[in-house]
Amino acid sequence: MTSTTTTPQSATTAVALSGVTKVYGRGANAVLALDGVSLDVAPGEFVCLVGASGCGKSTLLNLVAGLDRVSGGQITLAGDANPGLMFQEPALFPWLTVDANVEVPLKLRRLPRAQRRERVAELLRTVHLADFGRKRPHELSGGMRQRVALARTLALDTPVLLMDEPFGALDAMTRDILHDELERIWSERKLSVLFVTHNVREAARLADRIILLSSRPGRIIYSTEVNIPRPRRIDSPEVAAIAAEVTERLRTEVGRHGQ
Ligand SMILES: Nc1ncnc2c1ncn2[C@@H]1O[C@H](COP(=O)(O)OP(=O)(O)OP(=O)(O)O)[C@@H](O)[C@H]1O
Repeated sequence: MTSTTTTPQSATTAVALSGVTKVYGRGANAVLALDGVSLDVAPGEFVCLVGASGCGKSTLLNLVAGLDRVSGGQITLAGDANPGLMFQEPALFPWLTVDANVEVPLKLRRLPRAQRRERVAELLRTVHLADFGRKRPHELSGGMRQRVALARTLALDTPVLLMDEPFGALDAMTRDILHDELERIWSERKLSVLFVTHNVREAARLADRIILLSSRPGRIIYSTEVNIPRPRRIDSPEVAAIAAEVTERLRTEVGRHGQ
């Protein structure tokens, strides 16, 4: 077994996966979830990962996040920062205000109180929630809660964002607005993003590059650059054309496995 998440500096790669394999369980019950996945994410690149249900997308993200260990191969992150993680559920602390939720990573980083307040205000402005700091999560809409989760993730000051279906539970209009917001923040902060989605249109709307994983065990079977100028519209013909191409590949793959 080789290790995960070492930290050499590299100007050209923010996240590097080399021959990553993941096996859950042992013996007769062993499940090969990922098989020899190699992928480089460049600094400032937005990469979307798509694939059929159960192909190992979340597994891959969890491995990059350091939440689990690879069974083989290696994952390397440039610099020392831990990547920021966002899921479909915002996972906010319900008993804390919005301000206090965003403040959590700043407290963990032991920033002095005055600096924390300044940073929280700045982050809430960034996600357009400047007036909502004193609310509690249950007082907000689903889209607003995801904005708080994004602000909290940005508070880590990490250059790498890992997102697992972050907008999967939102209605189309809210998702559309959050795509614009995420694109703006990604571009302003020059983030490297690894974004998992079932939604190929979302992938074509957001990505510099789309990676398609095979059905289990997950292997990279297709990759395409998305060279559509930004900002993009999810309903544009260019986005639709890329989405159609990826959908066709996905359909072939799912058909091959009789799912
Ligand atoms: N802890 C675990 N123990 C055993 N098998 C697991 C475990 N976690 C995931 N798996 C299996 O590994 C495979 C990949 O799971 P994973 O959740 O990464 O897929 P996914 O592509 O994210 O799926 P979905 O799109 O449905 O969310 C699945 O077959 C899953 O059942």
